[in-house]
Amino acid sequence: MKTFEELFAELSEKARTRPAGSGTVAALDAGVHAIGKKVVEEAAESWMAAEHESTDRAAEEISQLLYHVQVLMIARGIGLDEVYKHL
Ligand SMILES: N=c1c2ncn([C@@H]3O[C@H](COP(=O)(O)OP(=O)(O)OP(=O)(O)O)[C@@H](O)[C@H]3O)c2ncn1[C@@H]1O[C@H](COP(=O)(O)O)[C@@H](O)[C@H]1O
Repeated sequence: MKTFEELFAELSEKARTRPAGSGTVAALDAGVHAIGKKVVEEAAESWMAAEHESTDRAAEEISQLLYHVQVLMIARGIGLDEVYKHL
């Protein structure tokens, strides 16, 4: 288990070191447009799971949405503080 901040640190490190086989590196290479499509896809799946599936399935879809949002942030060079200041 990991927190939102821990995942962001892990993904940032992957973006920096670019290890072979990393899905995050592949997503970053695909670019903001492709990442944005994944965000929309996972948002829709989160919505459907929240409305029609179990709590655990909804939580799983939401975790994937948060992952793709973090990848989008890293692709645009947006740090956690830049988002948090708007919360
Ligand atoms: N938390 C996640 C995570 N959540 C979602 N995903 C990706 O998002 C996809 C969403 O799943 P779907 O069920 O929508 O799968 P899909 O539509 O068949 O996926 P694609 O065919 O589009 O890849 C997964 O296949 C993963 O590629 C994630 N990929 C990685 N992580 C974590 O990110 C870290 C770095 O991962 P790597 O960069 O792969 O090393 C690790 O801690 C991972 O656990």
